[in-house]
Order: sequence, then C-alpha cells, then structure tokens
Amino acid sequence: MTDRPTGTPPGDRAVRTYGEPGLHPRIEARGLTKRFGGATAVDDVYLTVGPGEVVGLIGPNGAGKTTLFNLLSGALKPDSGELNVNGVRATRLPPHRLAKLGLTRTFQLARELDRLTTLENVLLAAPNHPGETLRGAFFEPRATRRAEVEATVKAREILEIVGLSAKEATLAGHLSGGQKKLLELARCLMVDADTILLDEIAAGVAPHLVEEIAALVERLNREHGTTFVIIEHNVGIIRRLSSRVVVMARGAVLAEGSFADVASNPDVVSSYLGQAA
Ligand SMILES: Nc1ncnc2c1ncn2[C@@H]1O[C@H](COP(=O)(O)OP(=O)(O)OP(=O)(O)O)[C@@H](O)[C@H]1O
Repeated sequence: MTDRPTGTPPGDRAVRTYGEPGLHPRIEARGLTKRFGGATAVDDVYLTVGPGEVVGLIGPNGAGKTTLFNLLSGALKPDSGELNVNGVRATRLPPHRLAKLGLTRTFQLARELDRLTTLENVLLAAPNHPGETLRGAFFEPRATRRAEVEATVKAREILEIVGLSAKEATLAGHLSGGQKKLLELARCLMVDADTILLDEIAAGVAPHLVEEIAALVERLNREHGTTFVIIEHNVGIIRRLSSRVVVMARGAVLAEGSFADVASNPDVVSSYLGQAA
C-alpha cells in the first residue's frame, strides 16, 4: 500500500500537506477496488481530499462514480483497498460510524419520511435523537426534554442556513425536487458532517433552485469549512464549484486537476467532455 495521492503513479511517493501540522486529509482512499461479478466497477482508486476542498467527480455513465461514493460512505464494502477519514482507519465501517467520523452523503429521502414535516425530517437525522430510547424518556424525562429542545433549536438554525425555515411545518412529500435536495443537505448538517458527498444536485431541479443549492454549497464551504465531493453531470456546476476535478473512466481515475486542466486534457475530452458539452 503506497501513500500516493489521487491519480499519481504508484512510484510517486509525493506527500500532501494541508497547512497546519497534524491536520489529516478528510478522505484518504488507497487502492479501493469493487467488483460486481466479473466486472470491476471501481479499479484501484486513490483519492485524497483535503479539508476545505470541493472536489468534482465526473465521468461518463458507468464510470464508477456512484460505486466509489458508496465505498466512501460505507454503503458498500471494498474488495480491496483502504479508507481513512480524518486520519482514522475507516475501511469497512458502516455509514453511521463514518458519519460519527464526520463523513456523510446525501440520501434521497425515504418514501415514508414524506409524511413527516421538514423539521421532523431534520430532527430524525440526528444521531441518538431525543426520545429515541424509552429508557431515557422514562428515567431521565427532564434531560430528554432538554435534549429535545436543544435539538429543535439546532434543527431550526440549520433550516435557516439552507433556506427552508418557511417550510418547517410542510410535509416533506409536498416539497419540490430542489427543496428536497436542500432538506437532504440539512440532514447532513444535523450530524455535524465536515465532509459531505453530494450526488447530482442539479438533476430534476428547477434552475433557480440549482442556483440556490450551488450558492449554499459555496457558503457552507467558505463560512463553515465544509468539504464536498460532488458527482454532477452539469458541467457548468462542476466548473463553478470545484476547486479540483477528478475524472473517472472505466472504474479508474483518468485525470485530475483544475477544471481548466482537465477540460484541456485530450483523453478527458474524447472520453467525456466532448459528449457532455
Ligand atoms: N449493484 C451492482 N451490481 C452489478 N453491477 C453494478 C452494480 N452497481 C454498479 N454496477 C456496475 O458498475 C459500473 C459502474 O457503475 P456506477 O453506477 O458506479 O457508474 P456511474 O459513474 O455512477 O454512472 P452514472 O453516471 O450512470 O450514474 C457499471 O458498469 C454498472 O453497471
């Protein structure tokens, strides 16, 4: 196992530093590989994401982006390779343990949550949300009540940040596609994630809400230091948000660099951008 950062050849042992001594990369994936039957969906991927980066993950359909997200978020276990999150060994941890380390991904809201309000959806995302244990409710009612009040204050602050305050009493099922994306982000913030994997913010979302979501990502990154990895087919969004772009093709990292770097890479143009543009 080598320490090479994303996309650098195995022989290159360049070490990245992130300013403050002792500050670990948010994500450090080394040699992640996932096979489905005979097909290798993710093939020996190295990806290092530093604090405060916004990494755009692009590539043609079937390139392995979603599978890589699933490996990073713990939804899938790799066949081989290692994952560290904030310097802690995280290979094979389930999603809730990764969330405790600060890494989470947006999830499409489950159907059954459609019948809960926006505020209730955010409250439910909190780990050990108040009232979860009967024992606590029976034996420590005052502490449980206090925790409930604190969680509600926090959830309302988060709804304010994502711009959904006016919708707190609206059933999630009545939100638009874009508002649901904002709610998914709010749920990530409720678990205090410092790194959010964001899947397709623009797909099926009205243009003015795409703009609102993109502005929110920029604001969370700038003001809260939140790190993002974003899968997005909308090249304009990738260009706007990404401090670095990683291009996947056939399960592997094909190229990485600034948007201008990858956009002028002939391999990237022929395998992806030429079609996506
Ligand atoms: N659960 C699965 N079982 C079998 N094959 C799978 C499974 N999930 C993904 N694959 C295969 O792995 C490869 C990578 O798929 P993946 O969905 O990760 O690509 P992607 O880059 O996210 O594509 P898209 O942009 O279309 O979402 C594809 O060939 C896909 O058919």
